[in-house]
Amino acid sequence: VLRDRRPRNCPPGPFEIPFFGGLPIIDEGPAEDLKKKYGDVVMYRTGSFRNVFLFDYNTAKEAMARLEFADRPIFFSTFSIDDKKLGGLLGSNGVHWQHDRRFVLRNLRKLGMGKSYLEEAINIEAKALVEDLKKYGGEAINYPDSFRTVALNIIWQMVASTRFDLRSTEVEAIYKVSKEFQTKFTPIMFLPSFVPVLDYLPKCVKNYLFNEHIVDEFFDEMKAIVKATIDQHLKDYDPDNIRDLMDEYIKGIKDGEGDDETFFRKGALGQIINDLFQAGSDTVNFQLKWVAYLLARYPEYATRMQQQIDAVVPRDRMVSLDDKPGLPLIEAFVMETMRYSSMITMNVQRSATRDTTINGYFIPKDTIIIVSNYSVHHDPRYWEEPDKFYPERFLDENGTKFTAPKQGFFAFGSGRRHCVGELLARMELFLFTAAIVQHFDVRPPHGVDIAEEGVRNYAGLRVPADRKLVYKPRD
Ligand code: HEM
Repeated sequence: VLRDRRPRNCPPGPFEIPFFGGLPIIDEGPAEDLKKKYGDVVMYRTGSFRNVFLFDYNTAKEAMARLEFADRPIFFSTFSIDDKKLGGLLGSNGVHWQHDRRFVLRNLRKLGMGKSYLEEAINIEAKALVEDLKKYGGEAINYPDSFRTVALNIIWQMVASTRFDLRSTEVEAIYKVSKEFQTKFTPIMFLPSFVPVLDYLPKCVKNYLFNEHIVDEFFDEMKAIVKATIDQHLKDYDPDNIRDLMDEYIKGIKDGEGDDETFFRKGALGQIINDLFQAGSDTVNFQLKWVAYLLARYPEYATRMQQQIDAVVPRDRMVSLDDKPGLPLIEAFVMETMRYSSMITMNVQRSATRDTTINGYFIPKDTIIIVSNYSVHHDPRYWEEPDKFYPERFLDENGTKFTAPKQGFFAFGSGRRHCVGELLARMELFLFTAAIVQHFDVRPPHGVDIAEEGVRNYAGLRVPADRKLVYKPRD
């Protein structure tokens, strides 16, 4: 117990229960309580790990840019589907991470991320989404599965040249386990990662106490889906016809055959695909749920966006990225949705690779660093009336031009591990939001009050709870 006590000059925080600490914090509520009580930099123990929460934008921005905070915590590798547990982006570290991140960024750009030619693929999905929503004929429906499938289709076309029908049963099967994992998720599930001694408990006890079988099923299913996709691609591979990111990687594997030092491995490819699937589809899907909810809750913004669209885009044409200068409120609405919802409640964890300091406090090696994105986005030092949904905060003083915030926005993280899909996500959210607004009036069912948000936390993601809304075609 003496050897395990908190070192001197660490950030303030609650009393530590030796070896066990408290439950992992994934909700904004307990995090905000820590901030109120202890300030902008707080130490909080979970199992054998010490976490440091950062609540202030400038402190977080400065820390996330530092090399010693570029790693993910060591236990991320337990969830890797790479046989060597080294490759991929989201949870890997060091030279393997650098190699795979560079590879993915290079290829996402090559495949059109941030460029107008990807817009065509996004608009095909946007049109399909409009047709799908029209099929409901204005009846009240829960957030539709097509939000999820259009997001999946974009990333899956770049990765594997595959597009699914919006009502395909294949997609349903892919998401079945993922959905179960999200709905049954509790912070207790990850306790064995924080308290390694718990890992020695018999499997049946761990299943009973921590629902570990659900985590196992989720990873087994993902592994099977990813393996089947790679095997098919290996079978169809033609070096004279490189179709997508997976083919590019397979080319790397073939070129590196016989080279023991190569980073191109089938296991690493599996983890890259898994990461892009996880990071690139549900994020956009959940953000679209927020868009639909906030359109229904604040119809006055929907009306103003429709007026802007109708002024610059003929009704029979989809909105394009070139229309952006004439549609500042749409971009502002999307950004404000991201800030207000703070869908990724806490930034993906980082780990200190050496003893260091933050704001003069001692941070021991292996401390987990967590930026509370929600707190940064609701901090009155950076945002006026932060709890108010107010897209105008992203417009200039005349209300005619979108202005990116200089400080206080953290939705895509920051620094060396900044989201690789930001440009893609912003293209998708702009075009999908514009398509919904151009074609539908999204409203609550008659007489239903939707002011109560009813947010659910799915494995650290703030998502509006299921709710019926009407998507009434405008024409
Ligand atoms: C609304 C949509 C999205 C949000 C809010 C979001 C947010 C984030 C955040 C907060 C991080 C952690 C950054 C950090 O550690 O500082 C991250 C990482 C990442 N994101 Fe996104 N993301 C979104 C969409 C996407 C998309 C579409 C892709 C697909 C290309 C993607 C791929 C990734 C990857 C691979 C990482 C890990 C990067 C690394 O560790 O090097 N994300 N994202």
